Amino acid sequence: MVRMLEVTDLRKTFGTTVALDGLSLAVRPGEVYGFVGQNGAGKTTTMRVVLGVLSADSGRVQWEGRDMDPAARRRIGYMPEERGLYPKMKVRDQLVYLARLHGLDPARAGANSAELLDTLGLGERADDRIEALSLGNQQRVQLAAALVHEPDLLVLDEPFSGLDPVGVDVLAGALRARVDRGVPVVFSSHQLELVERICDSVGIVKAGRIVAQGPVDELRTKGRDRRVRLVMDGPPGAVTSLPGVRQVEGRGPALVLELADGVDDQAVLDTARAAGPVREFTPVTATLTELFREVVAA
Ligand SMILES: Nc1ncnc2c1ncn2[C@@H]1O[C@H](COP(=O)(O)OP(=O)(O)OP(=O)(O)O)[C@@H](O)[C@H]1O
Repeated sequence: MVRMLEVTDLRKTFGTTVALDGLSLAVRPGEVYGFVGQNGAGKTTTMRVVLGVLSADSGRVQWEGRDMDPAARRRIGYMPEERGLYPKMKVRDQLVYLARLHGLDPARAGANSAELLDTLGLGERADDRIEALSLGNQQRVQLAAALVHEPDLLVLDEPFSGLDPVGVDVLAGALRARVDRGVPVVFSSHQLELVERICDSVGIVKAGRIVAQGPVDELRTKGRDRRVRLVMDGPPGAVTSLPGVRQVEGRGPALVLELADGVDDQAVLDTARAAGPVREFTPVTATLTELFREVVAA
């Protein structure tokens, strides 16, 4: 059975607001999928539909090739946008309680809670009430709550918001450990550098539909594979005068060139080297932030 989450053609309206307008995505085993989009684009609504806390007007949510049912949903580790811990409860008790609620026996619930508190740097706070923790530490407990029952799938709504850089690394490490065991992870975020760093795939959502999706590296190079950055000591005219080569950016020794179809980049490099030493010759890729601006503004 392939542990894969597939969401197909989801539609959801709230009154006259179209929240989801034919949204489809797939999250594969061993994959961290970053779900990004402007405020109100439809990320939380999608996650709520996956979790079954909200029903879509139409569309499908499938897990392991079958329609998601209540039993499958119990196997999801969910971190909702509205954080849902009991403020007066002690950290460890809260985790054990949630693990028990998902059917774990007391010993396993206790062991999982202890291990997670340790991994997430909360060992010392186990007997504190949740309300006594800082916001970032409450966030860590939230994540522990999503993980404590050994879920098969993780769906996390902005799990990184409010975390300091160390917290980000701790959380990223905890997610990667699950992913390496084959658990698919989907999370939403507005922190694009972070998404770019830790995700295998991203989906950019705009007005309720996915406008760009795929492996991060592929998206970053898409449509740009004919651009190279060249830093040369020789006169730039040696290459910019070549047929099919156009300078699109840069001045002085650092240039960005666009190569027409059929132009061999290695021949361009040879020409540059014939004119003098070449310090850099690399394909130009976009950052996720640049790509985001492009597709969201389009
Ligand atoms: N319960 C609701 N009632 C009415 N409108 C809603 C409801 N939930 C969401 N919406 C609307 O649906 C759209 C999508 O909202 P959603 O919360 O899914 O966006 P989001 O991508 O998660 O945004 P953010 O990044 O701000 O969290 C928005 O226009 C929002 O106002």
